This record gives sequence, C-alpha cells and structure tokens, in this order.
Amino acid sequence: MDNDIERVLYSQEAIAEAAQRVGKQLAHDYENKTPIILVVLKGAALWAVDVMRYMEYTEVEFINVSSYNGGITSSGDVSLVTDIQSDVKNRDVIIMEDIVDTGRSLKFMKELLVQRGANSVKTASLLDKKEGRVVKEDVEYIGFDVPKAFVVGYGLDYSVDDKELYRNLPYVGILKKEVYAPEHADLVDHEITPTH
Ligand SMILES: O=P(O)(O)OC[C@H]1O[C@H](OP(=O)(O)OP(=O)(O)O)[C@H](O)[C@@H]1O
Ligand code: HPA
Ligand SMILES: [Mg+2]
Repeated sequence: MDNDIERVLYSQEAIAEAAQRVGKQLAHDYENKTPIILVVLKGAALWAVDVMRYMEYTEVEFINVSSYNGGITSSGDVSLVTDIQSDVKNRDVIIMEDIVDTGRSLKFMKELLVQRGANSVKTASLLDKKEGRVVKEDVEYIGFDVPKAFVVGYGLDYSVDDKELYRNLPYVGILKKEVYAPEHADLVDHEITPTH
C-alpha cells in the first residue's frame, strides 16, 4: 500500500497536532454550547473522532453524501445516501469533512441544514483544496491547505471497481499517477491533475 504513495504530505504526527489545534479552537468557540458534530461519511470518520476528543459537550450525527462514484473526478451530482437522524432545527452544526475540493458536497449539505432551520452551520475540514473549487464555499476551521493533487489516506479513499482503497493509511499522501492513470505514467503530475 505504501508503495502506491508518491509522497507523504502530512504525517500521522502532523495530523494529530492539527486535530488538537482545531479541536481546542472549537472547544473555545463553542464554550457553553452543545453543537452537533456532523460527520460526513465515510472519509471524515477518523478526523472527526480525533478532533472531538478535545471538545466538551457535543452530540454526534452522521450524514453520507456522495459524488465521487469511482475514480478521481467529481461527477458533479451530489446525492444524499444516508440522512441525519436528528432534528437540526435551532441547533449549531459543525460539519466535519476530510476534504473540501470542488465545494459541491459542502454546498449541498449547507443548503440542506439551513433549509431545516439550523441556527448556525460551520465547517471543520482536515484538508482544504482551494484550487479545486468549482462553487464558492469557505471553510472556517482548516487542518491543512492541500495542493491540487489527488490525495489519499487517513479516511480519504481512491475508489475503483467497487473497492475503496487507502482510507486506513495513518498519513495523507499523493497517490502515484501510475495507480490511477497507468496509461499516462510518462506524464508529469500536473498534466493529469484531476479536473472537475
Ligand atoms: O468538495 P467535493 O468535490 O464535493 O469533494 C469533497 C467530498 O468528496 C469526498 O467524499 P466522497 O464522495 O468520495 O465519499 P467518501 O467520503 O465516502 O469517500 C470527501 O470526503 C468530501 O465529502
Ligand atoms: O483528493 C481527493 N482524494 C480523495 N477523495 C477526494 N474527494 C475530493 N477530493 C479528493
Ligand atoms: Mg471518496
């Protein structure tokens, strides 16, 4: 598995530090409140668990939205796979993401939460790939600003043939181009950077 990684961007230790920094900031900003931590399945599970350890009162909910139906590019269509179980009306919601890339998933979820009457909606994402944006969405709490390359690990997968690979890597790294585009193995990275 490690052999499929071109370069490690964020080590296990660096991610642990980022989770602590973001978790403590959230604990401070939501002092005396009981926000709902909304974990976006599946990728954000690891990040959410590590961040919420530093918070005091929270509730945890899950949502699953999907737009990457295999491969490395967003289909453009976001669909709701599993809905939130509880009522978000008048609640403070913190969307926990592993990555905000095109911004489409985040836009979809924010609209849903606002439409259901959430009191506030903020986002805490391990990675913010600003150069990938197709729709304008801002992230309030960021682990790392990540360059425009397809990354995997620590929750983030590369899915192919119904398999979702690399989520269990303890670090985040860039996937080798020969793994997702063997026919372009002779090209340099930026020539096959995912497009949206
Ligand atoms: O900003 P966007 O371009 O919308 O991309 C970001 C979304 O894509 C990934 O989810 P994915 O649909 O792959 O589901 P997964 O977490 O189960 O892998 C990621 O976890 C974000 O939710
Ligand atoms: O770079 C990425 N890696 C894995 N999943 C993703 N979903 C959006 N961008 C990415
Ligand atoms: Mg995925």
